Parts: sequence; C-alpha cells; structure tokens
Amino acid sequence: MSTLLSNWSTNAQSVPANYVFPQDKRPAAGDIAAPVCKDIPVIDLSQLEGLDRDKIVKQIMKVNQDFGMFQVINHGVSEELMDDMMNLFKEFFNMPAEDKAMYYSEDENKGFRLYTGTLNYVKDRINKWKDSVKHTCHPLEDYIQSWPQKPARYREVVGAYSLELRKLSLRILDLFCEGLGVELGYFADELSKQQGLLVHRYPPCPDPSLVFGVDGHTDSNLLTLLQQDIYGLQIFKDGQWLGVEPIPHAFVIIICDQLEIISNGKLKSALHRVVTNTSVVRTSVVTFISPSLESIMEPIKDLVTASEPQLFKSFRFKEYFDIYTAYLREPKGPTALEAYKL
Ligand SMILES: O=C(O)CCC(=O)C(=O)O
Ligand SMILES: [Fe+2]
Repeated sequence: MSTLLSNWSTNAQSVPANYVFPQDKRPAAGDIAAPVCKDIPVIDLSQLEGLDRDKIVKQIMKVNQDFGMFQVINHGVSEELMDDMMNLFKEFFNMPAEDKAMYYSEDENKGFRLYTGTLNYVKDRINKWKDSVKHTCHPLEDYIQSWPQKPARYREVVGAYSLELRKLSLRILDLFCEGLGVELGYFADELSKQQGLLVHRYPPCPDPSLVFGVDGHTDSNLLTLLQQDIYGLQIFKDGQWLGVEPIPHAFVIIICDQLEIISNGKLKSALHRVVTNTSVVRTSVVTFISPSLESIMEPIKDLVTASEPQLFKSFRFKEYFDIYTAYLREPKGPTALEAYKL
C-alpha cells in the first residue's frame, strides 16, 4: 500500500533503484520529448453520415495497416462526462492513504483493484512509474457494486462512462467490418464480450530518463480507446518513437493483437509506450475491449486467399494471457504476437 506512488512520490528527490531500467532499455536521450507523429489522422465521426463515408473508412484502413492508431473527435461521448472522469480520478488519487488502502490489492485476478506498476509490484522485474485502478465493466450491473463510493459520484460517473464507451467501441468496430468487407456486427458478440477500464496516474518523476510509465508493448486485447490529458503516450513508427498528440476530448483508438490476428494482418497492432515528465501529473483513462475467454482467435476465413495466406494459428483467447503476461514481465521477441505467427 505504501508502495503507491501517489502516497510518496511528491517528496522523492531521486528515483529508487527498483524503478530504474537497465541502461540499454531506457528511453533514448531526446526521445522523452519526441515530436508528435503527424501521420496519426484525427477522424471526425460526425462526417461519417455524409458522402465521405467510404473515403473515411478507406483512410482508417490505410493508417491501421501501416501502424495501428488514429484519433476520433465528435464521437458522441459528452465532453462533460470525459471531464468528470478526469476530475473524479484526480480526486480519487489525492485522497489520504488510509482512504485508498481498502481498494489496494496485489491480486491480478480481482475485477476491481487499485495497484501500482505493471501487474504486480512484488513480481514485476522493474517497477513502472504509475499507479492504476482496474475495473471489469461489462455487463455493468455485475460489477458496479464492487466499485468505490468515495468520491461520492464514483459509481455514477464510471458507470455512465463504461456504457458510453461500449457504444463507441461497437461503432468503431463496425467501421472495421466495412473496411474488411465482413457483415456489420461481426465483432459485436463473443469477440467484444469483455470490457475493462484502467485509469493510470503517472506522477512527475525526478528523472524521466531512467524510467517508463509503461515500456514498449502492444495491447493483448481487440481494441483500446484512450483518453489522455497531457503528453506522454508515444508510438513506434518507421524506426522511431513519436508522441501521440493530446487533443482535448478526443479518443485515441489503438489496434490491438487480436484485431491484427482476426484481420489476418490487414490491421496492425500498434507498438506504444508512456514516458514521464518532471513537472505535471498525467492521467489516462483506457478502455479495453476483449473477446470472451472461450473465443477462438483466428483470421477471418474470407480474408485468407492464395495471394494472402493465413498469417496466424488459431487458438483460444484465454491461452493468450500466459504468453502475454510472461512477455510483459520479460519482453523477448518484438511482441507476444510472434508466438502465434505461422
Ligand atoms: O497511459 C497511456 O497513455 C497508455 C497506457 C497503455 O498503453 C496501456 O494501459 O496499455
Ligand atoms: Fe497499451
């Protein structure tokens, strides 16, 4: 519990040894404030109802074939709700240590928990410069009772946000259906059965060149939707790390491993990470859409042709976790996806 950065890092003069990355794994000098990537399009979802729909779907497919990330605005989630989320979690993390203590857990399997680092502060090799709150969200009525009631509007705000983000996720997944040429709703059932919400808080760090908020990874799930307040998220593109511009009230949409597999490589899982800074707290609100554990993951049959052979083996989604968790703790190859390449 005392390990939570939000309880001690304000007074830290230097980075404790268990947060320091080995020299060859640290962010390269100059990378910490890398310029933002201009190739990440900002798609105005209100334009989709108009004549440009096909053009927009093609643009989304193209960028996600290249590197797997775009941003959306006018997406239908109210700005007020997005602000409420950011404010709620600022208040949550600023609560006295004893108020947070009852939510803290090192049990990775809990549906709701407050924790620090990547998965488990004790087992992780090197700790990450962040605290997080994890929620399992779908169906909401099964989980909302296990969430905090302090700050007072916690359940109301996080509940409303989860429902809105589910709607937005399904709309975006339908755009991929159009782009891939499969029937609308293809992802709407088993393939998006699980919804998680992580709120990460990255406090200022005395020396950002020694640590990561999150080191380089792809996400294990299907689709990630991310709200961020300030700079810190970076994407690996054409051999270099570049920033993902914080645009007020936009969502960053990240293609994840399962979407790369299902689309037979037509959509690429984005390699991304988070760097820290010396002066301001960064907060991100991250929605993860995942298949049910029993779902069979494999490329859509119609996308496998003589000229585009099957790129990935088929497997049950629950098998992915052990491989992915091991990869997060001890990155070996480029990504956990390698294990399923044919
Ligand atoms: O905080 C962020 O911007 C990204 C976090 C992230 O990559 C993750 O939770 O998988
Ligand atoms: Fe991620």
